[in-house]
Amino acid sequence: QKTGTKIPSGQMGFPWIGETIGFYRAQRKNQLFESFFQPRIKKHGKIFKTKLMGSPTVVVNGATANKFFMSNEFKLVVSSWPTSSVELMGKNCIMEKQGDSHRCLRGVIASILGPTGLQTMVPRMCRSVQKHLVENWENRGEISLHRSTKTLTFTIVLECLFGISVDLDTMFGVFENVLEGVLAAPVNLPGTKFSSAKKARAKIQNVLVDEVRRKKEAMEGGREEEDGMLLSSLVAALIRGEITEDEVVDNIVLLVFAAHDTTSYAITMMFKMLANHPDCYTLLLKEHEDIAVTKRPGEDLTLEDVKKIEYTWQVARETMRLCPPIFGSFRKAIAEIEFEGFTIPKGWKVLWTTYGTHYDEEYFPDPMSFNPSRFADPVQAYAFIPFGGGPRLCAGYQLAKLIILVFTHYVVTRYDWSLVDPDEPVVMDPLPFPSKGMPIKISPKHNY
Ligand code: HEM
Repeated sequence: QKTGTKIPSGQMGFPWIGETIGFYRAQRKNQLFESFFQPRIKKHGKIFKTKLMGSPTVVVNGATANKFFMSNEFKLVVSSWPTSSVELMGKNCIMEKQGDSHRCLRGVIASILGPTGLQTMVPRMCRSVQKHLVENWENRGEISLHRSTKTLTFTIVLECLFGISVDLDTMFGVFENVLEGVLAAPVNLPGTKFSSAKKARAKIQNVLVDEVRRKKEAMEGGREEEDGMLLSSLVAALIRGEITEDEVVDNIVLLVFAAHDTTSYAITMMFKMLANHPDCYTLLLKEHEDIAVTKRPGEDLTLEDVKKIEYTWQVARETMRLCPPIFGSFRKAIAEIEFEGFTIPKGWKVLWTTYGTHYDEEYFPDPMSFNPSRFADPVQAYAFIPFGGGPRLCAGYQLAKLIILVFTHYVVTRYDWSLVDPDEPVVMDPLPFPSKGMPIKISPKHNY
């Protein structure tokens, strides 16, 4: 291709709408790849132009494009979220930050989500998971796995990561209300998803502002100090004048949002895959039983134990390859971009997609088959991107891994389980989820 070549485009449709309706329709049915991306990739190649929500958008697929656009964040592109997400998460959250202020916030978050922070989090997380199972699984014959993993992730993020105790029964519902409006049309009229999300956001704001001010006073008065929890690190940065109170509050909301539907979906789909691939389940179970026999009754897992859980992480990665919790993410070109002979004008949107690379046999032979051991060997950089890449690589990647592995350990060593409806469809609104909440039958193991 010569420099400046026009990017191949599909039907551009009506001036504003473009292909938005087809995109949303495919998304709702969880068929973004089959009905939207794949036919266009077949027709135009890995890079093509479309028009979504009023913006000319270049969809890019493949490891080379992923590397180029993800690593050129802040230089050629910046992340670009819908108005409703920005209003509900808050203008001060990390996904809206660029350059130095992004680096500063990322540093505070990474200090707790890095290896040392996670080491101290393992026992707390083990206790949270076990408490959750006792309270929600014991003496029940059937539970919703999706609901269970959602409430658990919510509790872990607030209690184990931030060190904030909340009344789960009221706060979970309020956060869910906010999340429902995050990708809805930003219409603030009574009865719309966006307007009830805004009300819920105001309630959360009040609770969190009180919590942050109480913490700040206690730390300034010497009654409390940094305790390895993210709230105290953020408040310490607030006291040092590095970040503002709004930045603390907006980033608590953002982290709950970022962790919530993603991690719960990954776990839920992993169990579905295991139910459909009993050979993989046998291998996975053995891995956890081998660890369980080395533990005294009631002894928590350590980070060293978690590091031995390798096969389960292969299963989780293969699940996220086939069923990525996030289908991709939008960027905006902040300069005219030349890429592989194409010119992308400044101001256009760029959309990288997980499917377009995960389902490509160039990177994953026989791409539609479930084969966890393909992750026993290293994978080409930027070919496996459920967590994104570059400066915006998911900041909670290691935490998500820990939640998935610890939860799986306690469930498979303590319960026999089976899917109630193996054919339950997955739908998207706006993120994917099992349409019936994935009910599973459960019974405690005899030796537990
Ligand atoms: C399986 C679970 C998860 C998946 C698949 C996932 C996926 C992603 C992806 C794809 C991005 C990049 C978005 C972009 O490039 O625009 C991202 C960013 C982010 N994620 Fe996650 N995530 C998960 C869990 C978590 C958890 C548990 C947390 C923390 C509690 C978290 C915190 C974040 C944050 C803060 C960012 C923004 C990073 C930045 O802009 O610098 N995520 N995540």
